[in-house]
Amino acid sequence: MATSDSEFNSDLLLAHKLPETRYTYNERDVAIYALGIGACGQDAVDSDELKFVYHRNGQDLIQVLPTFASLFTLGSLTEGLDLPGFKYDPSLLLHGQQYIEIYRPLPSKASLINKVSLAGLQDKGKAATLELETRSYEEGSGELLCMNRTTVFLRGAGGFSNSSQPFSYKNYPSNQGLAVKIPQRQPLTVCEERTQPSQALLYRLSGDYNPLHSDPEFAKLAGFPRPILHGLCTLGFAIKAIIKCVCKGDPTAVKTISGRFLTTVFPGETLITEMWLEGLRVIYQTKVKERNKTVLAGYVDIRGLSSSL
Ligand SMILES: CCCCCCCCCCCCC/C=C/C(=O)SCCNC(=O)CCNC(=O)[C@H](O)C(C)(C)COP(=O)(O)OP(=O)(O)OC[C@H]1O[C@@H](n2cnc3c(N)ncnc32)[C@H](O)[C@@H]1OP(=O)(O)O
Repeated sequence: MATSDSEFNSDLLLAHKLPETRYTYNERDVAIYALGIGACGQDAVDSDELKFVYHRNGQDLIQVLPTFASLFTLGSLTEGLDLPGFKYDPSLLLHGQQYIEIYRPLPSKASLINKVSLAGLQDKGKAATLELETRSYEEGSGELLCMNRTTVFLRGAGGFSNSSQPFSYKNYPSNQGLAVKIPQRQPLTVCEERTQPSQALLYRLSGDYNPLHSDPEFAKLAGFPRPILHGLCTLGFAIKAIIKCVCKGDPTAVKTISGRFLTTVFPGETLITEMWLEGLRVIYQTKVKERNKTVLAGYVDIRGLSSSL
């Protein structure tokens, strides 16, 4: 529901402090997440993926995929937020974009303190986009592990400001998380992976219990014929494909991840991720094979390149 002019109060909103959250995880959570984004989903002994779900070859710890960092934004946030001076209908919320910076490889178990802040709000007329930044610090050492910037697309919540000068607030550099231009040439490599009809039911066990992804009646009320896949699940599939095809299976090669969700994905659909290399940047787009629609596009910055590429 859009707020009327009198309800929207930018001073109140921008002064609002969001509470810190705590996120504790262990190897079991790491493995359940990896299964949720399709690790070993096509081949239970996949030599590139077994290490994300099992102590392969006696390895000490299960390895962590970089997109696991996106879970740190969950907790209190998925249930919606009460924001003073701004009203929206949580059932019309869609995930619009995700931007992640990883400062050091994610440990296989940790307890984190998340500092959350409002990073942006734009009045798009029919909708509003709201951005939340989460900085995750390891409890104890206090070391900053990663930063997530989540953009939510709030259908029906726009039109709260003067249409000749729509409200626009952003507190981060404009070159971060920019929309990508997909090269016209053939991709360097392509990865195809089928999601399971139960994919969202498995993925939700990592902590995003929004009924939009599991409840047929709720999905209908939100405007969809059936439950849709979590955006972060699709992102996980795409980045896992990049790690496999470009980073030679090394999850620690990933430095920065950016992705915009362009269309919804339904569990059971096949994802085709196309990748192009520009310096140390991998530009990618993911399509749903059955509908030939691009559902996700973005880039990944990597720390280095294997000599065989
Ligand atoms: C206050 C909330 C707090 C909660 C915070 C929680 C954070 C923690 C976790 C987050 C998890 C949230 C819950 C998860 C939900 C999901 O996973 S939903 C599934 C994944 N998402 C999707 O499936 C969305 C797919 N995309 C679409 O369906 C469409 O792109 C769209 C979002 C509906 C927009 O399409 P459309 O209405 O046609 O927009 P346009 O007319 O093209 O553009 C209008 C302006 O909006 C900008 N824009 C468009 N798309 C996006 C986008 N994806 N992200 C950000 N911004 C977008 C676009 O640039 C236009 O802007 P201007 O150019 O300035 O006009």
